[in-house]
Parts: sequence; C-alpha cells; structure tokens
Amino acid sequence: VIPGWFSEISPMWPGEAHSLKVEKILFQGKSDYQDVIVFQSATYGKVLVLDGVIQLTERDECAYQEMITHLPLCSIPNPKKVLVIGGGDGGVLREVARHTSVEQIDICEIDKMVVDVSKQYFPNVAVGYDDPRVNLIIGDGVAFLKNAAEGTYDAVIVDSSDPIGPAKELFEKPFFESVNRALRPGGVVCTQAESIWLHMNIIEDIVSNCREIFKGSVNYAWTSVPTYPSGVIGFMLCSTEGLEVDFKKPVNPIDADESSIKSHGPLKFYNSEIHSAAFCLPSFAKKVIDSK
Ligand SMILES: NCCCN[C@H]1CC[C@H](N)CC1
Repeated sequence: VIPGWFSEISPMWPGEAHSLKVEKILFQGKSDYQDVIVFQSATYGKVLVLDGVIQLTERDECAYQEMITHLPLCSIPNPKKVLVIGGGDGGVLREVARHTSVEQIDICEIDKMVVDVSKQYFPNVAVGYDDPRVNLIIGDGVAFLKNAAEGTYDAVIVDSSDPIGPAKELFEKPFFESVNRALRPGGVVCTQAESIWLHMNIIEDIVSNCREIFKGSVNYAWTSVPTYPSGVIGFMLCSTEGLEVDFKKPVNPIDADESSIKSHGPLKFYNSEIHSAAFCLPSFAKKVIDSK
C-alpha cells in the first residue's frame, strides 16, 4: 500500500482499484460480521469502509442515499410504511424522513457497529435516526422479512453492501420472494444493484429473478457515485401485482417540497429529471436487461 493512500482492491472488480488519499485513520474495529474502518480523506471528507470496500464518503453519499430512496418513494403517491434493510449508517433514513406522508420507518441492520460508528463519525448521515418514526432492529434482514406479516409495507429499500460477506443472501431469490410477500399490492422495492460496467452477470441474474417474482413493473436505474467501483451504481426498482407503477414518471415529487427543504435542507443530487433519466441505459446494458 502506498503510504497515505487507501486502495479499494476486491475480486469483485479485478485488475482495478479506486484510491483515496488518507489524512488520518479515525476508527478501526472488527464487528461480529466485518472489519470496520473510518478515515479522514484529503478530498472526500470522512470515509466508511467495510471489509476493505468503500460504503460512503461525506462528499458523494448524497447521490446514493437520495437516489436509492426517492426513486421508489417518488414513484408511488402516498408511501406510509417503509422498511429499510441494511442502511445502518442512517443516510437512507434521513432521506425517507423527508416524505411527510410516511408514518412508520422500520430499519433492520445486521451490524450494530455500523450504527454506532456512523453516529459517532458521520452525524450528518446518522441524523436519520433522530426521526421519531424510526424503529431500529439489529438483526438479519432475511429473518426479519420471513417474519414480516404479508402486505405490510408500501416500500422496501435494500441498502446493502456487496454479495460477498453478510449481504450475500440479499441478492438471492428467496429474499426477493419474502420482499414481494411483505409488500402491499402496488408496493415497491428498490435494491442496491451493482455496476453495469463490472457486474452485468450479477445484474442479469437479479433481473431474471425479479421478473419471475414481481408481477408489476421491473426496471433497472443507475447513477453516478464517484467513489463506488467504476464510478456508477445501479438500482433494481420493482413493484408488486396490483396498482400499476410507472417508475419513469415520479408521481410524488419531493425536490420542490417546501416541508422537506425546511426540515432537511435542499436535495443535493436527486430531482425529477434525473429520476426519469436514471432509467435510460447504454445499449450493452439495455440488451441484457430488457431481454430477460
Ligand atoms: N449505505 C452505504 C452504501 C452501501 N452501498 C454500497 C454500494 C457499492 C458497493 N461496492 C458497496 C456498498
């Protein structure tokens, strides 16, 4: 390792590694599930790393948290009950809390160390936990959904790490089936769905599983996050049988919502135009995704 640089090396992106200049290591620990590091970078603010993989940086976390939250929640008219699987840093909670129609926000995060570290080092991300509608469950999202009552949620957001390590099962068919069961008719799910530049094979499997399970719409969206591998990250947007959902047309705009801006400040990344644009795919990805 070059002194003072962190490189994100992983078999999930062979032959390449994004590097960030390190000013100071702020935290190093090992939870029951993964290695946890927080460091102060030279140009991206503080950085959270799990098992050597960048999860978020203060400078660009807005892109991921806003898109993974508002792509589903702005696609249905009146989200009330929302479930977050993963997302222990609290950033998705912060974004869900912008929606005044939401009455209940359940979050199931497997690793308590991620929650504690985020509250200590990323207060502007963990601020999401301050909302009174939030119920935190420390546990395995797979088990949580198996026990969830049928048709409970309007939306499920799966803010996971990669399918190597604790999040592996969140990319498999039984999990998607339990999500479908826990959603109401016309309910929506949004999952972290890797990179079209690096993981077309993983995406192909996810899309075909989702097409089998979710009988509403199934769409892949993507956006730019400079510190994620290949600089992009994707999302699977699926709706259950019942009320038709057109993910490409936001019916519940948040970007000009005064109450959201008053309570949480302006959105830094998401807006209604980038919502629709996120579903436009390059031909190499469209060929695979639309053919499944
Ligand atoms: N809430 C933190 C974001 C988790 N998502 C990341 C997407 C890119 C992956 N390589 C690592 C996890």
